This record gives sequence, structure tokens and C-alpha cells, in this order.
Amino acid sequence: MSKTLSDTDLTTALADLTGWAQDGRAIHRSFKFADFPAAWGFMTRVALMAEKADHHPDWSNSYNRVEVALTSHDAGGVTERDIALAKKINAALES
Ligand SMILES: C[C@H](O)[C@H](O)[C@H]1CNC2=NC(N)=NC(=O)C2=N1
Repeated sequence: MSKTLSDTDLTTALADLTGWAQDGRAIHRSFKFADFPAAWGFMTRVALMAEKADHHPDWSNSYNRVEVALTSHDAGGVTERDIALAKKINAALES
């Protein structure tokens, strides 16, 4: 289990992560796509990378919108694993 980030480290990490903000013990980003297939395609890519990393988002989908929250359940807050997945998710937007 990795350790939760300090407030300072989290602020520094978020400054580098387009679209993500702290939401309690998680980080959150809203995504909006052209339509449902685009949103679902994005979720499929993220699901595969999450499974590979054994680190999974808390998320929801409504038509062309996807809400994603990342937290490390085992650690009880935001860890480097969440920051790493957020970076990959942002990169998946471009693929
Ligand atoms: C058993 C399994 O490795 C754990 O439940 C993993 C799976 N995915 C996970 N995802 C997230 N976000 N937090 C976890 O603590 C976590 N734990």
C-alpha cells in the first residue's frame, strides 16, 4: 500500500494535471465527448489501463459525459497511484 500524498505534494501534482481537482479524499475530473460512442470508447481505453495497473476509477457515465474520481481505497486517500492513473487518463484523451 502506498502512502497518501501531503496537501503540498497533492497541490504540486495537481498543478501539472490538466482538468483535475481535489474532491475530499479523491481527485476528480469531468469529461465531455461528442456523443455516447466517443465517451464509451474513452471508458474502454481507461478500463483496460486501470486493470493493467490494478488501480480502478470510481466513475459514472451519462450519454456523452464521464465523471471520474480517483482515490486509493486501501490507503484512504490520494496516492501516487492516483496521480499516475490521472496522467494516463489525460493521455488517453489524445488517443
Ligand atoms: C484486490 C485488489 O488488488 C485491490 O482491491 C485493488 C484493486 N483496485 C483498486 N483501485 C483503487 N482505486 N484503490 C484500491 O485500493 C484498489 N485496490
